[in-house]
Amino acid sequence: MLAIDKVRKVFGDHVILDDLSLDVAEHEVVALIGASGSGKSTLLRCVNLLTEVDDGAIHLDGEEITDPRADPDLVRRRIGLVFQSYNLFPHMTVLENIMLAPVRVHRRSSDEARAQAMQWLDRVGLAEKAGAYPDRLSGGQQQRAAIVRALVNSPRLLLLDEVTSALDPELVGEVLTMIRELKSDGMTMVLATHEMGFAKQVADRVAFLDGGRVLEQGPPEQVLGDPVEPRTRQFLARIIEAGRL
Ligand SMILES: Nc1ncnc2c1ncn2[C@@H]1O[C@H](COP(=O)(O)OP(=O)(O)OP(=O)(O)O)[C@@H](O)[C@H]1O
Repeated sequence: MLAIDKVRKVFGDHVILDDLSLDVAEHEVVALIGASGSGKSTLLRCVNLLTEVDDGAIHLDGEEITDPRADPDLVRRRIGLVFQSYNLFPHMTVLENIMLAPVRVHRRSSDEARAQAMQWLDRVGLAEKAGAYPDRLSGGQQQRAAIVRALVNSPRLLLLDEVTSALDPELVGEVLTMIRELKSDGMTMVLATHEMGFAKQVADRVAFLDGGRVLEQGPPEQVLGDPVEPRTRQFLARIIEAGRL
């Protein structure tokens, strides 16, 4: 469904993505792990066309989205991206935040967008927060609202960049639960994470990024429990040392 083919991204003298290839099947959840600076966010930004690739191609449902003729707005409608910090507009209520893109960008009627937003908010237990401003919500609630904002565009693919990193540990669970529910709905997701527990719990496959490439990939229990590559072992040893596995 998503095919990343030999994507290259260079910032200055630094090759961040070095002919990186990765395929993601429909309904699959892939976790990207790797050291800080290994290019996880850059890769997600390339898929969402926020960062232009220098070489290589990315296909979604067989269509090349990195083709310069592809309309980025149309592509982003099919690919939702949620960042570490929730990026809800502080001067808008939760409902207004969620309705913004459907009404302004996708020209849906307010009634339709409101109904759909409320359906999602209800589903994730945030219906009573619809009229609240983001600063009245906990971090976990804000992050769930940010995910709903991506979901109302009915994306084919959801990209999650460190969505639990900014949260207090006791709030991580509610976001994890929501992501698990999306997975059981069949949502295809690619997520970048430093939390190996998170990767283990939700991912069908874990891909370890190193040196601008996917060095090793496979089921979480294999990559996280019994990695083949010495560099993956090294990375995991550091994570264990830091108490994050
Ligand atoms: N716009 C940019 N201009 C220059 N360098 C950049 C830019 N964006 C990212 N980089 C560099 O690219 C490298 C990869 O960054 P990236 O954020 O993709 O890594 P990451 O694996 O997501 O890291 P982290 O786990 O810390 O979030 C870093 O060295 C970063 O400084």
